[in-house]
Amino acid sequence: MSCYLSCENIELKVGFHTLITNFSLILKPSQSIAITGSNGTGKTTLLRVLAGISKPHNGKVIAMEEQIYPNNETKHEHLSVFLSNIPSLLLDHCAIWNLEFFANSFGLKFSLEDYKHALKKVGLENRENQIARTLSTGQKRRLSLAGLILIKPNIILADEPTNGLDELGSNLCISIFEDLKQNNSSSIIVATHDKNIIDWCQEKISLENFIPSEKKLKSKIKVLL
Ligand SMILES: Nc1ncnc2c1ncn2[C@@H]1O[C@H](COP(=O)(O)OP(=O)(O)OP(=O)(O)O)[C@@H](O)[C@H]1O
Repeated sequence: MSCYLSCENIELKVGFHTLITNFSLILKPSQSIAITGSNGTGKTTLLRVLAGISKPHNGKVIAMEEQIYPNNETKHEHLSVFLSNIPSLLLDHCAIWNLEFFANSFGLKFSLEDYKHALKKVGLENRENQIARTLSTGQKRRLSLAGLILIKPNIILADEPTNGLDELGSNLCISIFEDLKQNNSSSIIVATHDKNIIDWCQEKISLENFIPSEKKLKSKIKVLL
């Protein structure tokens, strides 16, 4: 498959307010793309559209050759993971239970040793039975990264994946992405402000370039006033 994910002429609106227009991209196997832009430009909104969670105002989204918008007919048989900017965990359950639940939601099962191995890789060894609520912010983030090690998704849509991580954690996140890219042909789109991860991405796309020109003009006028 030469293309994992593509979108054409995406227009994003919040109410009557247009965030971006005419946004298109093609994500090939083993490719990494950083989506950048200042606060509120629409990075999270765009990732949610590419993940098939939200609908764009206009445009077309195709993932693994299945059109997911418009006329969503996808069976979601491919492995696509959306890492939200706040790790989505079942907070009243332990680390290993969270991984098991995550794997099951993709129809996958692993051995106890596999779960332990993934936790060790993210520095959470001996925390298998710790309740997710009691993990620190960075440890919660590491737990969601352990899920990627197990699932090995085709497409990873990561919203600020290094938020809350220390320098070692940020490097760990990049090395997990790199490993999946090299050994599983995974493709990654990251919405981020983290220079480290932006530098690692092969391609950088700034959403500032897709803000409608009349909106840019208005914000310039506001600054002048
Ligand atoms: N459900 C919603 N209701 C109202 N406004 C919304 C909603 N979702 C997003 N927005 C608005 O849409 C704009 C884009 O939000 P989004 O979270 O996509 O920005 P972002 O580029 O990811 O920002 P940041 O860098 O701060 O994470 C913001 O102005 C936000 O307030």
